[in-house]
Amino acid sequence: MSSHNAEQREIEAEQSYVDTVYERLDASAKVAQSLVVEGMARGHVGNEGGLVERDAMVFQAQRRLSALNAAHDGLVFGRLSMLNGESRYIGRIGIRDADREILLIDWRAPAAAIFYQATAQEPSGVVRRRVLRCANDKVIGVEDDLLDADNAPDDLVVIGEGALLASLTRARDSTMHSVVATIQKEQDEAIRAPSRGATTIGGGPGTGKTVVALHRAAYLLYTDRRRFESGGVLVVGPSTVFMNYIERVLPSLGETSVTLRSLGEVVDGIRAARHDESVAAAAKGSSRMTGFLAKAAAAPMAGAPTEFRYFFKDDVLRLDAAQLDKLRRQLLNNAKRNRAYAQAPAVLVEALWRQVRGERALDKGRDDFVEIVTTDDRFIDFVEQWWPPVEPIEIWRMLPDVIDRLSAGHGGEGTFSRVEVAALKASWAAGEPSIQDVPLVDELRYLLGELPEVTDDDDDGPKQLMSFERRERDERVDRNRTTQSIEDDGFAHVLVDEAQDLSPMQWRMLGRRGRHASWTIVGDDAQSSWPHPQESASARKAALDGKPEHAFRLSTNYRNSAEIYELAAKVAVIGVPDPDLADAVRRTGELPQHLLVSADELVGTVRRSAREMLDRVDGTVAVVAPRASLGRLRDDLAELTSQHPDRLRVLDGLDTKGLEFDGVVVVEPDAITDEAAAGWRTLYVVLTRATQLLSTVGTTDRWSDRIG
Ligand SMILES: Nc1ncnc2c1ncn2[C@@H]1O[C@H](COP(=O)(O)OP(=O)(O)OP(=O)(O)O)[C@@H](O)[C@H]1O
Repeated sequence: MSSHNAEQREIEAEQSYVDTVYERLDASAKVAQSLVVEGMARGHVGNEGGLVERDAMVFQAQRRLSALNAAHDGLVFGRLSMLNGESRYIGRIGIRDADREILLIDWRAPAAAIFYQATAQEPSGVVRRRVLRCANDKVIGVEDDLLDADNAPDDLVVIGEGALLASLTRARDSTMHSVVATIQKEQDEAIRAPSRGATTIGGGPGTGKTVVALHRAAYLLYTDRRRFESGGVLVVGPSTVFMNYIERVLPSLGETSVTLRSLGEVVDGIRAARHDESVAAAAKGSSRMTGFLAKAAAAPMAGAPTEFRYFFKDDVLRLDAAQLDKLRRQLLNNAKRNRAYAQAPAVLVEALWRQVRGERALDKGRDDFVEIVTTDDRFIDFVEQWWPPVEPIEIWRMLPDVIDRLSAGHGGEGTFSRVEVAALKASWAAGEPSIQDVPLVDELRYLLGELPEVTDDDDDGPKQLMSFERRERDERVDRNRTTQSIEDDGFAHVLVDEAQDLSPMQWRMLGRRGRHASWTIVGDDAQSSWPHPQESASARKAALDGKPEHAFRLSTNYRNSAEIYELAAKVAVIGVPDPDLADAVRRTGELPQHLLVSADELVGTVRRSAREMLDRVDGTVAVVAPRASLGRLRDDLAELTSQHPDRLRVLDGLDTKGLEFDGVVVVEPDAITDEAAAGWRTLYVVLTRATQLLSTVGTTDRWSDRIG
């Protein structure tokens, strides 16, 4: 019998089992669907209790239905043939037959763990591990690992060269896929690590840190659904491009209840996508910002009144600038600015009452005085102007003035150097927050405290001063899962990817969202673009607040060909003294190409290289350029990009973090290394994005001389 025939027979046998599983899946989906319909029908009759019950029923049934639908594609992917003759099928979700016998084991269940853990050295009762390659519900191939040759029955068929290799050589498209069928042992250990404290996942580029962390999120939801679903899981990554790239992995594992945010979107209501240039970015990330922002949060608003006169009887009660300033400090000593909002009228009235003397005071008592003043529109208007509830973004907009005021007293230099002040002011001139501004807005939010609540049944006193816009905003925020409650910081799990890049201010922002959470922290120091790792390490420690850490390291680079990674590793050692280098095991015979050209030839050569790559690979291609020349290059390549909208991207180095492409053209590597203090590490990131083909095109080649 030829091996082709043998494989066909195995495929047919597996197909018949897979068909049985799909029949049960369809039957379960029908039941869930009819529960939804029945629940909806109940809504037409009945009382409030009935409606609550209906909602719960419809919610559960709909959730089940979407989990069943999400699991449909490639539902069954693994089979273990055990020493005792038993077979266990592993899939995206667990399925039982009509008699409640197990047909399919959820990959996260303890019984599935050996699918990932068994090795030839330690087969753990597994004779053969089989991966079923499926296109939707059709089995199109099988790939086997024989783990216990000594005890294998004579008639056991073993097919294929290994599922992992087959999966690694597939063309890349624009989104990351789950690797549930081919998770490796060291990866599985990190996925199934207990949820206590902080689990760190380290390792070089392409070792699967991201994909493993996402599978871990799905695993945690499976093992303790109540805790993680009600508390929430927050996944934070470097950029919107990256979040788009990973967003399908969790739904394909049947998990949709996870909050995905890029670093520019962690604070509700802001969607920042722009990076600052390196001096401003470093200043905004530094913990020196905390003192500066505290001063900004306490500063009077621009245009706030500096005097209040109140005509009482035939006298004028007056609060001058110095008195108002004293009252302001008194209020801020007792509470955060927005919380002090409720006390501001009382403090002002008290100061005024102290000026009421003699007969006027006797004639009307203190209570009457308070009543008269606090219901007087002139007083209410004054309070509104003097102590308005403040949105963090309003203070953020004042930062250029505040920094001017603070640095003026220091001959132009204070917390920040003259160069930093200039860079900060230039960055704020853009008008909208950058990614690096988002933690500053969050810090201000924390310093200011929550805005006073508006309730419908109480429109007296200071609450009536709430603006219509604010009410609208509050209602909008309430409809979404917010990430910014100051007091309870409610996430049950926080997963941070590319954590090596987090600035101290970003750690503070995330720390607030995970005070009581368990954490998964993914990173590789050699890929860091943050210039001051020591300062970040202390902020990280403060964010984790003594939580125990468990470290996992992944060692195999599944992304790059060995030829590409050998080049990249030489760049890594210039970026950091002792990089965590991974083992790239896949050889393709394709060496990276280096083209040295004149300035006139640059764009034409880049275009030609990108076009050639698009012809040679089936999947995606990236052209990566220094930030300064990105806009121009995007224009120059606009026609080519429009011909391949799904396959070609033009990006800067920072935006390639976490992504991968079949081919990468790196433009002006020397300019990338020169662009920031962490330039060599950025170049390392860029070179390690390519799975198959890599070219560099530059008008200089100092970098290449340096790596020798
Ligand atoms: N067990 C596996 N089976 C199949 N593919 C895998 C496996 N592990 C990782 N990969 C693939 O390797 C590639 C790199 O994975 P991933 O992006 O998670 O690595 P990373 O360590 O986060 O990389 P980087 O640090 O460079 O961002 C992805 O295409 C991923 O699907």
